[in-house]
Amino acid sequence: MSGRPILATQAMRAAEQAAIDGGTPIETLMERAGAALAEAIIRYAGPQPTLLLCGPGNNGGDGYVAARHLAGRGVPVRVAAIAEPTTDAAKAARAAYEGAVEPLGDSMAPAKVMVDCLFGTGLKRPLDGDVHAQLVRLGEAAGLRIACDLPSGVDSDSGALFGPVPNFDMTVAFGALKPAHRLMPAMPACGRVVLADIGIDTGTDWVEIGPPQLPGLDPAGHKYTRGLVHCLAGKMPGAIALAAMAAARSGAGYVRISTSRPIDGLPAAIAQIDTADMSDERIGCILVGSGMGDIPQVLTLALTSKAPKVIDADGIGALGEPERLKGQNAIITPHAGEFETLFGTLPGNKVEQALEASRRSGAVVIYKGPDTLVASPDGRAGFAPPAPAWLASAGTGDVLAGIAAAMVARGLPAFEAACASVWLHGRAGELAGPHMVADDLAAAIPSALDLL
Ligand SMILES: NC(=O)C1=CN([C@@H]2O[C@H](COP(=O)(O)OP(=O)(O)OC[C@H]3O[C@@H](n4cnc5c(N)ncnc54)[C@H](O)[C@@H]3O)[C@@H](O)[C@H]2O)[C@@H](O)CC1
Ligand SMILES: Nc1ncnc2c1ncn2[C@@H]1O[C@H](COP(=O)(O)OP(=O)(O)O)[C@@H](O)[C@H]1O
Ligand SMILES: [K+]
Repeated sequence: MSGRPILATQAMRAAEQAAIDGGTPIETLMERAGAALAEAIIRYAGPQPTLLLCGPGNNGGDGYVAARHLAGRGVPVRVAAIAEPTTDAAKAARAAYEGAVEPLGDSMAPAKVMVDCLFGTGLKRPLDGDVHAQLVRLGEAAGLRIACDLPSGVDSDSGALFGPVPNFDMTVAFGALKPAHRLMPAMPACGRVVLADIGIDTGTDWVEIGPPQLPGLDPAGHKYTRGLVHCLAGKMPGAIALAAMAAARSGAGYVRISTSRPIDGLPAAIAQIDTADMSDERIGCILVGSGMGDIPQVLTLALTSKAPKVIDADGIGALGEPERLKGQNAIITPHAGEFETLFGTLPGNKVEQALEASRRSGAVVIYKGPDTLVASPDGRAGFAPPAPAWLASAGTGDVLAGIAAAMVARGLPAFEAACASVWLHGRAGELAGPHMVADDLAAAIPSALDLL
């Protein structure tokens, strides 16, 4: 899977330790992090007066290194600290910075650029009231706000906020993104997230979903080899129509719908049939659940097929037990309500919940929302890059299910297909613009595919 790596705190510590054990001291990692932060600040903000707020840990240490580099390049820099450094690496970084370090307090004047190096992945409790007040005051007065690794006040693993956090324009992450960069409610506070390589080997179990690699066209192919998506209609034909249109626009060779009554307004290319042969070996993917309503027999019929499946909406609610998905080679696409209906209240943060749901069901889970996650039973996770909030409108979930079904029918394995669909859905949303409806979203999929 392509995409920027994402590491939770424990995994980040392990990766950092492996680098240290491999002969790269923490001071070198900090030097690279601080230098990368300074470079990002100069590129983004230019040589404007800059105020760095430094905390006691290694996040603060990165700040002292950045201050030294900025000063060395002629940027007017001030540094304010909330406490003396406590780690050896941060102490060394503080000692190597030759400028003044003022205490952070009410008398500290703001600057055009504020850089928050108070806390990073080590924060596990709310900021002190006064420290928080200064961060907010100086942040509001600054023209640009830049966070070192994470905005201070964010829980790195869950994306929870310990208190209100200023909205940053940019966050410079070191080694890997952290889950909070891509989880609500922290995600919008991070602004643009820039990743600095500091020479740590991060692995790729968890990634920010990047542009997918889709199979090329077979010059000798025909409509069935390009992928047959078989949709099962239910009570609300509009929903399955949206899903079918999305599947067709996503490059499936053939899309057909089993429906007992004709559905108006569908493109002529989508076949409507009043039979449903689930043993047809040409089926590349079955799509069930979108607009199914309270006809659980439709789901039961789908589950008799050996073909891979995308199960959406009412189909998820009708499953009853996650274990029914074992051996089904399924992708399920729950929003938070559907997720809870099927799995109950699972412990942990959204990533832990999605991974547990995937393990229990054996299905690839697309846990939707403003911070959509894709979880695989083998522990892989894909985090959606930011998607436009105007996707929150009726029918956009049906479109996502249709894209996912087409990706499966085109031959991608379930996890890759799910990640590809989330990426394409977000880009199609951006291209369709803020006044789109779900039909426009489906129509924008070819333009999203053209980005690849
Ligand atoms: N992971 C890596 O490989 C690297 C990490 N670096 C930086 O190191 C950061 C993590 O450093 P640390 O583990 O020192 O953690 P932090 O700098 O985030 O926090 C430091 C210490 O502050 C204390 N603390 C936590 N919450 C507090 C609160 N509310 N009020 C007062 N004190 C509090 C804790 O005891 C913690 O040990 C990363 O975010 C990154 O910026 C870089 O130096 C380079 C290498
Ligand atoms: N605030 C938001 N920002 C970005 N994407 C969102 C937001 N809210 C919802 N979405 C996306 O829109 C889609 C909504 O799907 P769903 O809740 O199933 O709606 P429907 O059933 O009406 O299609 C999902 O893909 C979800 O990730
Ligand atoms: K920070």
